[in-house]
Amino acid sequence: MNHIIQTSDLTMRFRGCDALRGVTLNVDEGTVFALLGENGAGKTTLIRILTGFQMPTSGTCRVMNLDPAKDALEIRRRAGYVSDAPALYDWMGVGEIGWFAGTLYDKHFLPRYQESIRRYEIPEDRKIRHLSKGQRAKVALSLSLAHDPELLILDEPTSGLDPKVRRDFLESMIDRAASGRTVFLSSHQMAEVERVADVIAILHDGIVRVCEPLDTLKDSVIEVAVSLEDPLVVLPALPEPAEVLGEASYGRQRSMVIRHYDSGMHDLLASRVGVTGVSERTLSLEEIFIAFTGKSPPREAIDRAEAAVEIEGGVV
Ligand SMILES: Nc1ncnc2c1ncn2[C@@H]1O[C@H](COP(=O)(O)OP(=O)(O)OP(=O)(O)O)[C@@H](O)[C@H]1O
Repeated sequence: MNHIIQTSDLTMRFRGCDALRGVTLNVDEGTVFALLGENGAGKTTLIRILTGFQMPTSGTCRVMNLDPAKDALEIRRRAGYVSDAPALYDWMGVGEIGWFAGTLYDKHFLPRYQESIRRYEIPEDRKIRHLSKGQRAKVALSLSLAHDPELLILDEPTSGLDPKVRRDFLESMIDRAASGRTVFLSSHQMAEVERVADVIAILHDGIVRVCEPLDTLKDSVIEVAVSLEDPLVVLPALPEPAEVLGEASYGRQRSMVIRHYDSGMHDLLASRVGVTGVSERTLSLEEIFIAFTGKSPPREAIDRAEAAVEIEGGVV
């Protein structure tokens, strides 16, 4: 499969801040690729570099086989791009802005734009400055899609949209990917991303912590709850490739989020003297995200462990 976006060891240093610290990513054609990260993780900075608005401090990248440092205009012409705060000419009308943007593209642009605006029920004669936040987002999305781009780059595309429109829009991205186009989106909406994304990258403090197909990620990160006879029981170190992403103790319960866990590790834990039970649970994308980016274990793990302590009447 072709990589429509490739970055290699990208760094971005601002005064007093390393926004990206060696980002290497490949995005396959025909996929919905979701970039997740907390506030300040570096998502917008990466997108600005990919679209040629920002020169990286070091490293290289290619977008649709073009170099954003040299071919920024061509990339912006061919790709669709919606930023988290789309800049639109406020004094134009909704219809006018479509006509204006359409002069840069072929004859199919305007009818597609008008159809989308009609679907979103936005009056064509309304001035952009009089639109609500959600209506502005809909105009920006309509403009970015009207030339049917092979690559759509969306930075928090659904902020400002109501839940139904958000869901419909994101689900339409699945159809785009099915027709061979690529969608690269950054988002905070984990539950929505989980429904539509093929591949997930988690960016944390400017570093890609993980980049995997969603199914692989969900299979490879497990919460393991271990019941102990005594809170002081020491558990064995798990062999490679296991990676403990988070750990918490609640009385005689220990909860761990482990990447690359397997049945051999279950047996190793279960056979430890002082261990009375080992159970596993798959996690939601939101819980996996927290495991990669924070120290706290998933909330449900805490609740389950606390409930277990209460039932046992155990002393913490
Ligand atoms: N022009 C700039 N000058 C200095 N620091 C900057 C600049 N642009 C971004 N940063 C810093 O780089 C870091 C990454 O910012 P970025 O906007 O890429 O994060 P983000 O993941 O998009 O966050 P959010 O989800 O809040 O939009 C932040 O610490 C930010 O303050």
